[in-house]
Amino acid sequence: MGSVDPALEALAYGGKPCVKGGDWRQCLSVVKRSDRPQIVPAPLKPLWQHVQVLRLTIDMRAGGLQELCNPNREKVVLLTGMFGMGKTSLALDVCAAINNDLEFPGGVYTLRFGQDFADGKAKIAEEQKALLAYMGHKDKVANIQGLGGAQVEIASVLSDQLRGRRCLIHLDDVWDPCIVDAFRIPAHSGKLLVTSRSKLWADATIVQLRPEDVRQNSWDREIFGKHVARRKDTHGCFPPGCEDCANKFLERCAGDVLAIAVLGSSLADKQTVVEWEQALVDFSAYASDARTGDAYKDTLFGAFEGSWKGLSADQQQALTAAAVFKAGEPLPAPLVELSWRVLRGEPQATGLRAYMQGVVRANLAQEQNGHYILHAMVEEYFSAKPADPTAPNTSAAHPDFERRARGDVLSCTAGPELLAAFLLSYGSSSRARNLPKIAEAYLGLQDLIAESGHLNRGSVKGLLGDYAGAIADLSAAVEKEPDSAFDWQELGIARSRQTPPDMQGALDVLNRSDELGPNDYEVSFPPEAFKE
Ligand SMILES: Nc1ncnc2c1ncn2[C@@H]1O[C@H](COP(=O)(O)OP(=O)(O)OP(=O)(O)O)[C@@H](O)[C@H]1O
Repeated sequence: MGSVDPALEALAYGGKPCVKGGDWRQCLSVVKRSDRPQIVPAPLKPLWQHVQVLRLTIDMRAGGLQELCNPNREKVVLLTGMFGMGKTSLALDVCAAINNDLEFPGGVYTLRFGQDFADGKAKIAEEQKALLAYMGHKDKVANIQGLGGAQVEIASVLSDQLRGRRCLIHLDDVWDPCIVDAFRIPAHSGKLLVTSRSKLWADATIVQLRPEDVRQNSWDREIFGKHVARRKDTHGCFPPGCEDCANKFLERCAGDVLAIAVLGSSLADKQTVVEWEQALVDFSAYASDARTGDAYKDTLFGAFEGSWKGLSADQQQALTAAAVFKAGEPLPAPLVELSWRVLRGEPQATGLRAYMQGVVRANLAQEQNGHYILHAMVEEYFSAKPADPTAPNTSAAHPDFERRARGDVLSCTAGPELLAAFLLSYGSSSRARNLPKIAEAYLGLQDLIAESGHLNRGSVKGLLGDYAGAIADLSAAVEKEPDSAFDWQELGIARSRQTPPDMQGALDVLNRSDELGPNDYEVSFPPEAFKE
């Protein structure tokens, strides 16, 4: 090629595109007891800069994250998300895939941390020693005596060994930022991949694993199928006739991978539709009983409690105020604010936003357009907990949650305001999707107005931003589904009403209210509302 065009002589393969397939390591010679820098031969290195790696077999889940781990990008990649979203599993998949190519000739290493280690510095030194050993420096580790006084020495040996070395270090399940600092060595030319529930590292490339990603990409179905099929040898993934139930399970798990895994495993020995349907009814009990690991902290509820313990008392109260309502769906901020004031017993209390930001940073909730979305399993946790006296440390954290939160907030005389805020927000944002809630909230509002007299019809009308739109939506819904009723139990609202209302009733109420003349649109918020 070079003889045809001298200008191309200096280019690799004479400038011709060259596609190579297979495992590149098969063309390297075996060098016993050596690591990557010695195995990868010098002649290959200059060529490598011209090579573009195309991956055809990689799991789609891992693709985006692997791209971010490219050595040319920022030093720290933080993979974060709510508890049990599958962060660790995804990071391990990415590490396995990266291990197969040349981008990190210095190696790929995973070090596991966790929430509960007694002495952070000693644990860090222990893991630094382990890393040195993995990198083939057992001799250097052996010379460092003990851990106590040797922490500085270990850090300096590690710093020397990482100098100029291009390796990927995966720090798994990190709760304390000082761990990342201990491994962020400027001379190291590789990268840190950190998995953590918290978003505390401002200078990292942050990848947020969200329930919507899991659902949109159908990983939920794949993971559920894997766990259900584990102990089954017939009929493919699900027992015959259980397909509908499987869809309902996935709906309830709302993209939470840990929930999918624990519930899937608990269904693995259930063969009939009746058993599956019963499990759906007992969902909370299954979620609390099912185990993925040996320790309680590895269970769905244990994982939640881990995050819960990391919150301050005020942040816990903010989360409790939000957990009064249905989790997994957008909750308007004013609604959470009012609920929080009732729980605190202070009509004028402010500052919820700051506490909720802590909850969001701890990844127990997401914030979107003035709404909070709680982890879908928070509700299951709160519903199952009061009935589960055997689980550790929960009665202290949530004394009598049902009465304290749901009961007080939803049936206190501030109920009209709460429901009005709810209605107002749903009425103007995602109205169509939440029609039953609009109608239900409206009717609840009417009942509470009748009971307490604190909110008149005129003020309700004032609170209803897009009032005409709400009527139009309800009309359309009544036409489409005249018999639909609302599941009051599921909404968890304490009520005296014996029969559930219907859509037509909701429409009638809305239409009657429209005939009223202008009135006092101010909302009263009487101090009695906060009395027990
Ligand atoms: N791709 C997968 N296939 C099968 N099971 C999976 C997959 N991803 C996750 N799981 C299951 O879900 C559980 C939770 O996943 P993982 O530990 O990766 O989540 P996490 O987000 O790191 O959780 P935490 O915040 O509690 O550390 C795992 O124990 C595993 O059983």
